Formats: sequence, C-alpha cells, structure tokens
Amino acid sequence: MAENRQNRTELKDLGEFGLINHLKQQVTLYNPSTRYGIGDDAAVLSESEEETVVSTDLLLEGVHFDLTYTPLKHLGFKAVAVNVSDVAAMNAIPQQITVSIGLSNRFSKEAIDELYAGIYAACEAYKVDLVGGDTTSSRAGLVISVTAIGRAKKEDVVYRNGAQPGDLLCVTGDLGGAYMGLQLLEREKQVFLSNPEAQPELTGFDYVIGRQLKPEARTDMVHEFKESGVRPTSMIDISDGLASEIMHLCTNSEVGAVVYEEKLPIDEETLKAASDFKIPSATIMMNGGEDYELLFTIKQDDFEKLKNNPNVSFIGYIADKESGAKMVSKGGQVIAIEAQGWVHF
Ligand SMILES: Nc1ncnc2c1ncn2[C@@H]1O[C@H](COP(=O)(O)OP(=O)(O)O)[C@@H](O)[C@H]1O
Ligand SMILES: Cc1ncc(C[n+]2csc(CCOP(=O)(O)OP(=O)(O)O)c2C)c(N)n1
Ligand SMILES: [Mg+2]
Repeated sequence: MAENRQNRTELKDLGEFGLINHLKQQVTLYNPSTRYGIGDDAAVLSESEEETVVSTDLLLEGVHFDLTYTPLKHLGFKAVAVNVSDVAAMNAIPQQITVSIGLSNRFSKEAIDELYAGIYAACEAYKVDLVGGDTTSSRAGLVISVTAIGRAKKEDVVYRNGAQPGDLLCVTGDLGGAYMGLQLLEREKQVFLSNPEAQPELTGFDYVIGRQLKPEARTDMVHEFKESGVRPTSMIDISDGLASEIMHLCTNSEVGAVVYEEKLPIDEETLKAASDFKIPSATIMMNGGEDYELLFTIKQDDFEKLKNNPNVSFIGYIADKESGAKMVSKGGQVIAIEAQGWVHF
C-alpha cells in the first residue's frame, strides 16, 4: 500500500474520531453556500433561489476498482469525478460533496491520506466543498460512497426526458478509452500474477489508462452551454456505455434515435488498443462505459452555436418512438441498438 513499514500509522492508534479530525483539518471550502461543513450532526447549506440537484454513487472494491493497479490517489479523484459528472449531466454546478468510507485494518493513516489527496485534488479541480460523510470498518474490501450536491436555475436544469424528434444527438470528448484502459490493466494484472518478474507493457497507452484511472467530469460544458446560450433538451453522462445511455434518453423522452458509426469520436490510442485486442471499435464506443462524457440533445436551431466547439461531436438525431434506436454502420447497415449496460447481477 502507499507507505513503507517505518512510516505507517495504524488506524487503531488514531481511532475513528482522530481520523475524521485529521481529514477535517485539510478541507478547503470554495462555496459561500456552505454554511457549516464537517463537525456537527449534519452539514448546513444556505437557502437558495435555485434548484438543488443531488446525486450519489457507490464504489466497491472488486466491482468498480481493483487496488492491484489502482493508485489510491486516483481512486479518490475518480470517486468524486463520477459523482460531479452526474451533477454536470443535470446542467448544474456542483458545490458540495459528502464522502463515506468503509475501511479494513489493511489500510493505514498514510494510505487514507493518499485516497484523500485525490479527493481534495478533485475538490479543488471542481471547486466543490467536502462537507461531511461517514467512516466505518469494512470486512468486504474498500467501500467509497460519494454524494454530490449542485445548483442550477430552475430553467437551466436538464432532464433525461426532454428530447424531441428532430433534435440533434451530441456527445463530448471521445469514447471507449476508459474501457480499453481497463482491458490493458486487467491484461497486465494477469501477466503479473503468472510471472511477477514480467515488466508491464503499457507504453504508448498513457491516455487510455488515464481515462480509466482518472476520468474527468465535464463541468466545463455546463459553463460552455451557458456562454453559448444553449440549453440542451435532454442530457445524461456516460457511465454505462453510449448504447445504454441512448436507451435511457429514448425511454425517458419516449423517442427513437439514429446514430452514425462514422460520426462517433474515438482517440487514436483507443483505436490502437482496440485493434491489439481485436475488438471492433464500434463495440468499444457503444458499450465501453466509464467515459464520463456527456450525451445530450439540442434543438436544430442551436447547431450554429455549438458547431465549432471542439469538445462536441454531432453523432445523430432523435427520431420518433416507433422507429426505435438504431445505429447506421460505416457500411450503411442499420443495426438496432440494445442497452448493453454494465451488468451488475
Ligand atoms: N438503491 C436505490 N434507491 C433509490 N434510488 C436509487 C437506487 N439506486 C438507484 N437509484 C436511482 O435510480 C436512478 C438511476 O440510477 P443510476 O442508473 O445509478 O444512474 P447513474 O448512471 O446516473 O448513476 C437515479 O435517480 C438514482 O438515484
Ligand atoms: C475492477 C473493475 N471491474 C470492472 C470495471 C468496469 N465497471 C465497473 S462498474 C461499471 C459501470 C458503471 O457502474 P455503475 O455502478 O452502474 O455506475 P452508475 O451507472 O450508477 O453511475 C463499469 C464499466 C472497473 N472499472 N473495474
Ligand atoms: Mg448510479
């Protein structure tokens, strides 16, 4: 773990309250809406004219991350980023988070400091305030639960249910990188387990590995929508994979969609990794997951306002409900999109 034997403080020497106090001392607050943070029975947030947006996600060791190849600092950052991403997907500005952790005695104070270094780095990056949480022991691996709170003007909040036939379907960034990063890390883990002397072969794949280990939330788009005067008609973040998120927008909005494979954005490194693994790039982009990019729809009239935005790809359009959700392949074949999200059970 993140410390050597000489420099290890046992959690039992610190105790639950010692650990909480230690964590509290390092918190920086960025938002005036945080009246009171860590230290009482509840955090106090100020009353606001705006809507409050709340989202929570749970990260479990073995399901969401593997500590053999995940640095704790990256994990802390990712746990915050994936929650901030849900707030951004509502077109809201994230302001506060709570972080709850379940720990075993395998972790020392120094290891927790690494985790929180990532959490505080994300707080700084997204200007959110850590206002509370919970700390318990865990007998089932590391558990991290983050809740994010954000604000937006009532008229700015964007739901999954506002897409209309004729709207343009858009996505930020590029797709499939996080999935290929995971495949590479898992492959190297297997190699390492069978031969601990083997050197990892990850050179040339920094970008895709970074996409898996340290994803960024697209809070920048919330500001860009505001600046360009665009209010998306619907929006969702891509945690499960594009196909699954398109299905969510279509089901919630009671519409269909057409996506063009040739318009889907992919990075060179993702393409290279896909070809090494002999997985079709369309499969990776549609079903990969964990990209934490934003999928959204806009009125056709707003195209001019976003067409030169380098963060945005126009990948298709919204159709009527009866025509369902389809992808047009590079060869012109029309394929029904199925929700191939991450299967938990
Ligand atoms: N155990 C639960 N209890 C109550 N609501 C839940 C639970 N799990 C998920 N939800 C709600 O279901 C909706 C969809 O959740 P989810 O698929 O996890 O979305 P996301 O991909 O944005 O995290 C959200 O409104 C979420 O709050
Ligand atoms: C060790 C490990 N196994 C598998 C994955 C891939 N993975 C785990 S959960 C998930 C999908 C998103 O998780 P979920 O809890 O459903 O997020 P939500 O949709 O609620 O945001 C993916 C692609 C991973 N990142 N690490
Ligand atoms: Mg969720």
